[in-house]
Amino acid sequence: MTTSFHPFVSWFQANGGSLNSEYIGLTTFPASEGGRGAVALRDIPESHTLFKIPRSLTLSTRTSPLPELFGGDAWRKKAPHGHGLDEGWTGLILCMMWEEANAGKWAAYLASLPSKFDTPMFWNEQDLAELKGTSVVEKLGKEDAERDYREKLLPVISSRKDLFPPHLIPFHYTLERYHIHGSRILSRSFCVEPAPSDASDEPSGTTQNHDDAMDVDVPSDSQSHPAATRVHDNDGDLSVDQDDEDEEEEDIVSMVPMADMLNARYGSENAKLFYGANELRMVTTKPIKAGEQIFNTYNDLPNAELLRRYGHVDYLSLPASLTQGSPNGSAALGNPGDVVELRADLVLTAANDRIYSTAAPPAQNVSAIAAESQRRIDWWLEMGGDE
Ligand SMILES: C[S@@+](CC[C@H](N)C(=O)[O-])C[C@H]1O[C@@H](n2cnc3c(N)ncnc32)[C@H](O)[C@@H]1O
Repeated sequence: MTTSFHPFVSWFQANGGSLNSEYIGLTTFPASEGGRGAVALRDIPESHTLFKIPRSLTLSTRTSPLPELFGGDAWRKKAPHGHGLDEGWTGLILCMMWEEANAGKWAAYLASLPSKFDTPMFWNEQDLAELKGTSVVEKLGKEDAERDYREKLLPVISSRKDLFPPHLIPFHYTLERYHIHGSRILSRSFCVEPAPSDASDEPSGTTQNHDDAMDVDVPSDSQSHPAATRVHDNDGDLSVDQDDEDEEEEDIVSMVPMADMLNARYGSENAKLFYGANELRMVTTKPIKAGEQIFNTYNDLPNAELLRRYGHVDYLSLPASLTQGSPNGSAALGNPGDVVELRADLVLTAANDRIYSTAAPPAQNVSAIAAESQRRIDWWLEMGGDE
């Protein structure tokens, strides 16, 4: 392990984290392989625990002391009774800012995280123009984030000078820091399920052979920054009870030190995060050879999503089944998980244009056709299609 990791690893271990350093080392790979990441120091069998993170070491609005210091009701309740900081990411961003400003429990961890990002959120207009026609630009959410900063965060910090002293605001509570913490959440957070009351901290024998494909939350455009990688229970289940109205039982977006050191590449996952009652564990899902990179999964996202959330793309040799007819033949490179996204309204417009290409619809039918088109778009959105 290079010396640059020492402050973080010492902090991790001093706060109850445990790292199996005979088997796993932190290192820096070439940028094309993810930069900082984890390597197997010896052959590792499947179902081997690489490190453990106490739940108390994850950073969320549930573990940070700030919400209670601020006043739980004022933090949680929606305006006009409170600031609604349990919705979206503003509350967690504020906790991260406060931790840094106060040299709190997580300060050493936060200091180890990147402050520069290659994600399109930080691109200039000219570079963003290169993405014209893709869904990336419209999903950036930069304006929403800046509105949340102005309308949610600034009123909170100006209402409590005891917690947010004015002389610290230009250093720790700026819009720039807001974007940096938001990008850290976007590229590194996990959606952690609450502690299961009946779960033991021993991973069961069924922590392997997970065939569920979905490991990353579908972004919710109502949030400034969409969520986060999911943590699996010991059976690899992702069962989230959407009807559960008990707020305390909802999954919570959390920063998970050490787990967020793992890179990912399409089809290369060999470790995954599991939870027990008191701790989270990174467990191998395949045997790993000494010298190989230890990869978590970002759910084999298409390149547009990888770029938007993480600032990189997968550029791999494509299987023959995907390269037939391609001018480069078997040498073609890309991301096997790529998808083509078509806007629902575009599809409907094209279908209507085709239907009425020869004869315009009778005038009295135009509004009925528009209403039917809208009904179909609404149905698509209800079925979970992206807006
Ligand atoms: C969860 S962090 C992983 C640790 C990170 N490499 C670091 O230096 O802190 C996710 C970030 O790692 C980088 N990354 C992960 N997998 C990558 C890959 N296959 N190729 C290039 N960069 C990758 C991206 O910058 C991404 O935003």
